[in-house]
Amino acid sequence: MTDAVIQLNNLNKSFNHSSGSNHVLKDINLKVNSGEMVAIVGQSGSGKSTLLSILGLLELADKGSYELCNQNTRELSEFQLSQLRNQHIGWVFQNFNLIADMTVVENLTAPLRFNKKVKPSEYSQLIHDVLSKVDLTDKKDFFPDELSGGQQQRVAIARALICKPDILLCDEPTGNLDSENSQKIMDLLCELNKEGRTVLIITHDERVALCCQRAYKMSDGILCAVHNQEFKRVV
Ligand SMILES: Nc1ncnc2c1ncn2[C@@H]1O[C@H](COP(=O)(O)OP(=O)(O)OP(=O)(O)O)[C@@H](O)[C@H]1O
Repeated sequence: MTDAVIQLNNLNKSFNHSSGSNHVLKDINLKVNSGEMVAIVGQSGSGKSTLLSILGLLELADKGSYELCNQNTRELSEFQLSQLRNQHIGWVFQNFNLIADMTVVENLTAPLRFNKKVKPSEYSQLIHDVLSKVDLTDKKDFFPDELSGGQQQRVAIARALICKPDILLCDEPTGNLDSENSQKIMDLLCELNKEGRTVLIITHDERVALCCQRAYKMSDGILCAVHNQEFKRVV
């Protein structure tokens, strides 16, 4: 057993097109320890979202190994993968991905219905707890389009937290927000990290990357650690 919650060794991923194959991730090595907050920066099309999809078990790699919480994901069935995903991973997306015709409470209830460990009698307390955490208890009966972008992202973070994951994967979490709301979201993610959650963030925003303890840069499918002294220059 190690402290690593995420460990990738020589991971590769290609996509096949009619015109040939696109080698998107090239021999990726990455180790993230429990409780770290790590940024991945890089140009558009460099492979960041593909990497995050593999980390979140939405895509599978072609070659190499991925251990999530000390489990070799290659040995697991579809069912085991979905259990591992539900147990450990919370997602935060740039576009919030809330369901438009559901209220805040209904959006938060949806993931609970897939979680066999939570009884329906526990739903309302869990929903109250996560809405308190993101300071939105007064908006529980609102629909997403009745909320500001920053509020929608806070609901999305509440949804990511509802099944108590230990890892948050965030794909451009501030990409659609103004600077004041971006700061609020980063303060919230930093607070969640201080409470012990591991946070991985893909970002183009250097202020977001600078909130993290470590950063990696993705360039044309190759992932390199950014060393402390270069951190400010590279992100
Ligand atoms: N499902 C897919 N099928 C085919 N090609 C894909 C697929 N997903 C991603 N790609 C290709 O993989 C490459 C990397 O895409 P990816 O979305 O991972 O980049 P990114 O660094 O996240 O970019 P951005 O910052 O613009 O979101 C691109 O060339 C893209 O066209």
